[in-house]
Amino acid sequence: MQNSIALVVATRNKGKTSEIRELLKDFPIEIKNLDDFGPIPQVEEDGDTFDENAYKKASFTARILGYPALADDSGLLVDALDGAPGVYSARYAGENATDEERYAKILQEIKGKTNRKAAFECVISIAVPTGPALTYEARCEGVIAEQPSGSNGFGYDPIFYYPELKKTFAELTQEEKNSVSHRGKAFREVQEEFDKILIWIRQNMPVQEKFICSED
Ligand SMILES: O=P(O)(O)OP(=O)(O)OP(=O)(O)OC[C@H]1O[C@@H](n2cnc3c(O)ncnc32)[C@H](O)[C@@H]1O
Ligand SMILES: [Mg+2]
Repeated sequence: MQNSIALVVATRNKGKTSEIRELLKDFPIEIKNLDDFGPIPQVEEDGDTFDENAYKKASFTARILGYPALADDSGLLVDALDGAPGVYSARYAGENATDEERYAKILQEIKGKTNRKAAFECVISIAVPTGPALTYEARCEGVIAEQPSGSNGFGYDPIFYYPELKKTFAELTQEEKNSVSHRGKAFREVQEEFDKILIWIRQNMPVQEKFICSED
C-alpha cells in the first residue's frame, strides 16, 4: 500500500482551480482547496513579478496550513500597452471590478492601435512550509480580439484570440484551452517532473504525518 501526498491549491480563483484540478487529475495526490480549511488571511500580492507573487502565495499558504502548497500567478501582457496589465491583471480596473470591466478597459485602451499582440504568462510555485520552492513558468501568444466572444473560461479569455485555433480562449473547451494555454504549458512541465516533485516534497516536509493521507 502506498501513501499519497496532499497538496493545497492556493488560489481563490474558481476558473483557475477548475483548470488546475483537471491538469493534475491523473496524479497520485489528494488535492485540497483553500475552502477545505477555515478562514485564512489573504496574501498581499505586491511583488513586481509573477515569480515573486506565485512564491508569496505558495509559501505563505504552506506555512500557515502546514501542507505543501501550489500557487499560480498569471496575467495578460499587451504589447501596445507596454506589457500592461501584467502583474496588475487581477486589479486592472480597481479592486472590486468584474472580469467584464477589466477586459472592457483593455479594449478601450487599444482602440485604433494596429499592434494587437498580447501574451498570457503563468508562474507556478510549489512550496513547503519551511520555505523552499520549485518554480515552473510558461507563456502563450495571441492577439486582442476586436470584441469579446465566448463564455467559457474566466478573466480575459473572451478577448484573447488564439490565431492557431481561430477562436478566443472563451470559445475553447477547458480541455482545448489547457492544451495550448500558458497554464497548460507550465503544468506540462509539472506533469513531466511529477515523480521528482513528490520526492522533493517528501524530503523537504518537516513533519511527515500531516500531509500524507492513507489510501484505502
Ligand atoms: O491570486 P489567485 O487567488 O490565484 O487568483 P487571481 O484571480 O487573483 O489570480 P492572479 O493574482 O494570478 O491574477 C491574474 C489575473 O489574470 C487573469 N488571468 C490569469 N490567467 C488567465 C487565464 O487563463 N484566462 C484569462 N484570464 C487570466 C485573471 O483576470 C486573473 O484574475
Ligand atoms: Mg491574485
